[in-house]
Amino acid sequence: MGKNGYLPLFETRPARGLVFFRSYAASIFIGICFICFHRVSYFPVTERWVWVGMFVAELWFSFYFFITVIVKWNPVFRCTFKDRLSSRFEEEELLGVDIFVCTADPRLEPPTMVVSTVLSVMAYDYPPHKLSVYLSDDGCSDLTFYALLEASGFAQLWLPFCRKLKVEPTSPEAYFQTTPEPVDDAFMANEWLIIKKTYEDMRIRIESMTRLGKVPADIRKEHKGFDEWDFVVSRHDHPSILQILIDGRDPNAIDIEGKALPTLVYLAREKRPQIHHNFKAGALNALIRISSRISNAPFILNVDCDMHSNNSKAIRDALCFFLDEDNGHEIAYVQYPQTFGNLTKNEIYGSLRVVMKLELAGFDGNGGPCYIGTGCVHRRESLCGMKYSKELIVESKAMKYDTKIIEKASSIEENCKALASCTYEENTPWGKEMGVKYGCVVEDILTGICIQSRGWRSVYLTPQREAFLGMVPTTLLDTLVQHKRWAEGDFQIFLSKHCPFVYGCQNMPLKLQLSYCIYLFWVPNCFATLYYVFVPSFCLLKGISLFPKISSSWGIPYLYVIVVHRVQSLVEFVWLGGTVRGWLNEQRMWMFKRTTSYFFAAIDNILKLCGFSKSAFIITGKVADDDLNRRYEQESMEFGTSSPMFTVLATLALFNLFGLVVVGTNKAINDDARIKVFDIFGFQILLCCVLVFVNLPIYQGMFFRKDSGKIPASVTLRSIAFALLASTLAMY
Ligand SMILES: O=c1ccn([C@@H]2O[C@H](COP(=O)(O)OP(=O)(O)O[C@H]3O[C@H](CO)[C@@H](O)[C@H](O)[C@H]3O)[C@@H](O)[C@H]2O)c(=O)[nH]1
Ligand SMILES: [Mn+2]
Repeated sequence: MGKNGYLPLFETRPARGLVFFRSYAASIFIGICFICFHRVSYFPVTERWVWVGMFVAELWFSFYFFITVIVKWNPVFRCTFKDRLSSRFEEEELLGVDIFVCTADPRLEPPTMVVSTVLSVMAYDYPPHKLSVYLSDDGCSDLTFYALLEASGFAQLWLPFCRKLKVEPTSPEAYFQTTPEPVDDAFMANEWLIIKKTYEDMRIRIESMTRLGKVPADIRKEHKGFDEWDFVVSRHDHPSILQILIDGRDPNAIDIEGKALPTLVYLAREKRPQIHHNFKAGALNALIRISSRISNAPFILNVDCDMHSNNSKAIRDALCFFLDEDNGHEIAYVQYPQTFGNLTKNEIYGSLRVVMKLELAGFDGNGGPCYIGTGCVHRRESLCGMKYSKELIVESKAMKYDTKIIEKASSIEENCKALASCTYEENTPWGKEMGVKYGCVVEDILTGICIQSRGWRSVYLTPQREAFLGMVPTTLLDTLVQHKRWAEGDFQIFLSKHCPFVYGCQNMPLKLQLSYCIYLFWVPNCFATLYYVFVPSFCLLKGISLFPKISSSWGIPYLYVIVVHRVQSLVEFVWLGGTVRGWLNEQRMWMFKRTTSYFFAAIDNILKLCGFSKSAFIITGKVADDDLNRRYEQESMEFGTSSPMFTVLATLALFNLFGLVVVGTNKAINDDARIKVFDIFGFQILLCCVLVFVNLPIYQGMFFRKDSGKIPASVTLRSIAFALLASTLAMY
């Protein structure tokens, strides 16, 4: 029995098998101690600095290893009891939820995808008059508005259909792609075909309009909302546009079965070229204010437009945590994992989904997962109401309105526009103490830190059926650029006053502060990695040995740490539902991200510190042409463009290849000497082999591919020149 004599609504279970993990960690620790001892006691007389460099890199890797151990020391898994929820509360008593969907560019984020996401969240298994869906359109596109208008009509068919057939996932795009026609029931099959046809027709209309690039005059006449675009100069220069497409309070807002529809609102906040709009954080804060005036639900679900609902019970699940306490703590937010549902489940660019699974359950055991921007249900007051303690409530201007007065939708639209104006936040705590935080491209992580450092706890929930499915980038460059944004923002947080060790030191447990380091320290990671993929091969060519001899027993700790560490990672990866192939891809991406994304993020961080550049949010593309899609499905790595990131990757790949070729084909050494060379340089040669293996897709992209996804010739030539230069320097 829990509080008030009720059965608890959720349960927290520690992970099993921790003994294995802990003894593994302890054994690696011992290995590291031996390595340090070797590094210190065999300090060379000549070439000291390269040795020191190796040692520093290894110390850094060890430090990072300790942080990952802390994160994974005590993972917990949560499960809910939704049936107890329904026995405790009538459907009518369930609390309201405002759902925020963000989109920013109709060319990068196709309106068909955006409205499928919107429809998927409108169809939650939840009383419709308790749901309000808000779409923020930073692209201020009448095409997106048109698509949403179409979706509001289609919802009248789609929602009853979802209820009747218990449709999962409730995104029409995903559903019709993944679910075959029901054959056993002729009536249902017929209905299924009708809905599918209606959906396809709508999709074709939206897509052709998107291709056309503008909404024709005859359609513009059909809804007053389009008139608002008369005042739009460009997407960077326009007044607020607010349109309530479905007013949930209106008795006529019903679906074809006569059941109420959730409220549906379109918002394009005001933008002016001279005023910074703070990217997604700015959009969310505008939504927080607008929604507080329209529906003011106590809970807010935030999803990106590229992530549709895949489990219609997810809101009920989240509610189980909000209505109970966790060890006396109220829960600020429930974070669902970022899982990816790109058609082929292709993980050539790594599998964040598997990697984060355990990391976030580690976080949860240490005080609560970070907020990762999408698939998160917030308590409204934790996001915007409370300042430093629960007693001190910062009152927002928006909250002053009385929401009980029933207003006509059109007058709400007019009255609320000011809340989304770009000057509204001037001299207010918005973006600083209130709402989502500004000034960082990972506004999500930063906001999560601020919430947790006020003493709130959060929960990580991985239901049996994934709650959301999203899109991963489908090109290498998109992936690297996305990680650069994350790495850059995370390191910026570390350097700022919001660093968890400073800002969170009162209310955050130390282990949680430390846990954040695995993300905050992505950037410094690049230096140790760059050193390790370049210097040992360089020294191999130069004839400097950096590791113990293969025949020496000092080699054992090195071998042990490297091999066991990787084996553990493989076992863990497979245990969490990944594949061996996925793991190999993840290893490759591990290196690519460290040598490019994090490195470029480091450069940008330095430039920013010196005041030379400002960070920008580069939106990840979500459209791909047929050619690219085909290559993606074949798991062939997509290069295609000439980016400095590729030059770095290709140069390192070629340099290591040269190193291996030179050592392998050296005629000057006879068989006897060969054994000796291998004994002395064995570790360096092995490292070189591993790097060449990891880089196989790069060589392929440079020399063996003809399609447009290959590495451009200019990048290849440049990299050959750089790699040759480096090898020449090493050898002469
Ligand atoms: O000026 C902007 C820029 C972006 N977005 C929206 O932000 C979301 C995330 O953008 P995306 O390009 O998909 O980036 P991701 O790297 O996939 O986003 C992850 O990382 C971001 C922080 O870097 C978080 O905000 C996201 O929630 C999280 O999913 C999308 O819905 C965009 O429409 C805006 O609304 N306004
Ligand atoms: Mn995204």
